[in-house]
Amino acid sequence: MTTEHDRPVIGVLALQGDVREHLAALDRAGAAPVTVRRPQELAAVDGLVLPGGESTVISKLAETFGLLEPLRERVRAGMPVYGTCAGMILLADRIADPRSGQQSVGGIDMTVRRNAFGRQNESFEAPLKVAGVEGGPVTGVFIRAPLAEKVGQGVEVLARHEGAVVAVRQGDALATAFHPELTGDHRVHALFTDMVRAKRTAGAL
Ligand SMILES: NC(=O)CC[C@H](N)C(=O)O
Repeated sequence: MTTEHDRPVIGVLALQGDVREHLAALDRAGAAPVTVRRPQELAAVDGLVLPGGESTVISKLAETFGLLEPLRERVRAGMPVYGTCAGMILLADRIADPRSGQQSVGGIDMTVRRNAFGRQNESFEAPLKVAGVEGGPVTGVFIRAPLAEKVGQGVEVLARHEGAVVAVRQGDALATAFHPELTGDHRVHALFTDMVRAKRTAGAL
């Protein structure tokens, strides 16, 4: 799907979490953002953001809304996808400490550990050098954030915090343990929007 001014249509999975902030950041980054709650809406986007929130709740709701399998299928088929925090957990092929019955979408060959940096009241910010993002460090906002404990060979590490892997990319899947949508800095969303644009152009050739 294409809109005027080459704005790729990027969905934000809107079941739970900080959806509004992602819509705003995507708009500033040059995408045409839309909310996704139904399989038909998922089918119509060029790329998708999985927001932060609570991964166990999001995956349960995705199942209830009949979205979990379609999501897996589109990610497997190469739809660009970006997960922040809980969204990063959803994109992990393996979860070190899942809640019983917790499901993931998968897509990135990594093992994540949930709540790896402590509780809500231990939330913090840290400047991060993110590969592919020009113009100085990104402020990483960490809220009960996961980390990638193990990453496969095909996974590119984009950022670390004190040695811990907190941003990764594998093919068309991007994940950050932190929340760029909360900072007013849309450079990571611009990186993702470029990935979506590149994919769409490649598909059109
Ligand atoms: N800010 C967040 O997205 C927190 C993620 C949460 N700890 C989880 O396990 O899903």
